[in-house]
Amino acid sequence: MSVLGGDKDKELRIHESLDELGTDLADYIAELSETSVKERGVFALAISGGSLIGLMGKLCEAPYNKTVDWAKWYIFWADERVVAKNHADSNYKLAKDGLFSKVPIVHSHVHSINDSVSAEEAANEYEFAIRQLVKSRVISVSDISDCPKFDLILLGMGSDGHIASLFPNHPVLDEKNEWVTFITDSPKPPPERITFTLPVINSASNVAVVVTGDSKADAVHLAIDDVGPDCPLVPARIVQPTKGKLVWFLDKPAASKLDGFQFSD
Ligand SMILES: O=C(O)[C@H](O)[C@@H](O)[C@H](O)[C@H](O)COP(=O)(O)O
Repeated sequence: MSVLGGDKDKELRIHESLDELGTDLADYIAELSETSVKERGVFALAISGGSLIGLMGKLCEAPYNKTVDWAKWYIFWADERVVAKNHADSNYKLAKDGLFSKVPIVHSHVHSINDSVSAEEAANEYEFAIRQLVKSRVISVSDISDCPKFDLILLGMGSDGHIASLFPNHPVLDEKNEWVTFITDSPKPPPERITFTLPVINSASNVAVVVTGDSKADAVHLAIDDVGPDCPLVPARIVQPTKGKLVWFLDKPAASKLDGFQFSD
């Protein structure tokens, strides 16, 4: 692994292979879980969908399947497609089938959306559920606003630079008041989704963006490099935790258009 251009608020971890990335990602999540359980007694994690879930797969294997304190985990979705939970497009189903059915997570700690109401109602209900858990401090609270402070938010990124269901030039990028909002016009199907807003993402203690493949290289460049105002503003660029720490997990193809990146072999 090489670390390129990291600073105190942002670290870039660039991996030789998906296997190496998967091991580093599992280590990173397991360490944050341990710290959070030590400090707060629980670990509040929000995840997205997409290739991220497969890349987290090593968590279900030794040693993590035995060493992680799964009973202390609380799971949330940073974004979810508004479809039935057993639908192939459901981010909940993807994570349940790929991860959470394989480790001893407490069923009542898994906070999925209500899939039998509209996108708007699902977003409102999800925000309400999060508010209750902030009150009881299962989810911590930001020191500088009333926003929830998730211990970790794990995001993927699309080749257009979207993160969660925050797509380029979409008005929800400017949402400042809601914690969870909805869209009905997602450019990536399915169209109806709920999503955390940027204030919630940027209030987390830790945010990791996990991106692989050369189809993402341009968006990685636009999100991370010093590109100037004439370049399109990709949503991933606005992921800047106010007090928390940001880590980018990249493979070499995804990192290949970063300024200063050179293949070392
Ligand atoms: O519901 C979704 O569509 C995902 O949550 C989305 O935000 C995803 O993380 C990115 O689109 C990257 O997906 P890939 O890693 O599969 O390209």
